[in-house]
Amino acid sequence: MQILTTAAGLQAYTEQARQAGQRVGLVPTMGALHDGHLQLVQAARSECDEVIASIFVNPTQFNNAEDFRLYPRVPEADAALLIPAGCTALFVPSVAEMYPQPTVLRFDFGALERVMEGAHRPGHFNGVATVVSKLFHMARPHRAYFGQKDWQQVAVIRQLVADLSFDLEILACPTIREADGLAMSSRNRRLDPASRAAAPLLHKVLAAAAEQVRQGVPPAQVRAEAEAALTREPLVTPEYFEVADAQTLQPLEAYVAGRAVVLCLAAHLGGVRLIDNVVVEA
Ligand SMILES: Nc1ncnc2c1ncn2[C@@H]1O[C@H](COP(=O)(O)OP(=O)(O)OP(=O)(O)O)[C@@H](O)[C@H]1O
Ligand SMILES: CC(C)(CO)[C@@H](O)C(=O)[O-]
Ligand code: BAL
Repeated sequence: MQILTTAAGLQAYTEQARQAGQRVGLVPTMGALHDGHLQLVQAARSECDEVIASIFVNPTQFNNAEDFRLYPRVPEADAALLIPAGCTALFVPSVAEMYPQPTVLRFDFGALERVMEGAHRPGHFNGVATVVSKLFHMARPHRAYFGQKDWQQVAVIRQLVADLSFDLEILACPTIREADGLAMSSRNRRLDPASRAAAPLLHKVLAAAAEQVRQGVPPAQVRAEAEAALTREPLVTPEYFEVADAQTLQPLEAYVAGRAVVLCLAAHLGGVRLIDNVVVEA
């Protein structure tokens, strides 16, 4: 696995691959890798000749300095996981390499980012769109792989690709969970034992709410009962629980026949903020 640290190095590497007629897959991450990330690498491996993973804890998408400071960073362990997963190159730039000067880019994703993560993490999607655009320009992949755990992020990135005419395909892979239902997340490493023990409640509440949606329980009641169930657990502080249209991400007051519903939540456990979602097909 080739280690690349500069934009020019990444550009040259993928340009050569393209010239040789190879298909390039890109898996952008912030590191502290787990099976959710490795699934993305494996999907890329099965569909592309070159699999480029990037690890960059992107400062511009953090709205909370402490969250950025405490974000897990384990570069050696990450590299050791990527090699057997079939990753051919790893891009690990410095902040100075990605941002040689302070960025002035401003994206506005309209209604897509006025809800949930966009509403609760001001500037977050601006930072995501900035760094993902830069990675797409540098790597010029044929395909880029993202996780459905960040459902809203995938929607924002699809909009970005359409608006800026990036010539690539976005692939969204399902959420990989621990045996007890907790969605794998790099931030899970920061959970203390008591919070880790309480954390499966997030998926349990989502699964119960999904069942209610299937039975036609009105969105307002689903929201209220889910928030109450989360609040009853003293170690969990819910930030939001939303019943939304899976495509537009707008909160629903009633279900629309033929349109999938996404249930999304964010919650704090012992100082760690986690998100999760489930999709209920119409
Ligand atoms: N459990 C998972 N299943 C599938 N994809 C995942 C999972 N966790 C993360 N991903 C995807 O991996 C990519 C990189 O995510 P990232 O590096 O932020 O990891 P993370 O585990 O989501 O960390 P955190 O949520 O703590 O920031 C994203 O596209 C994300 O959606
Ligand atoms: C897409 C991403 C790598 C951009 O920094 C990040 O938001 C993430 O890990 O989901
Ligand atoms: N997986 C989303 C990256 C973040 O929390 O900033």
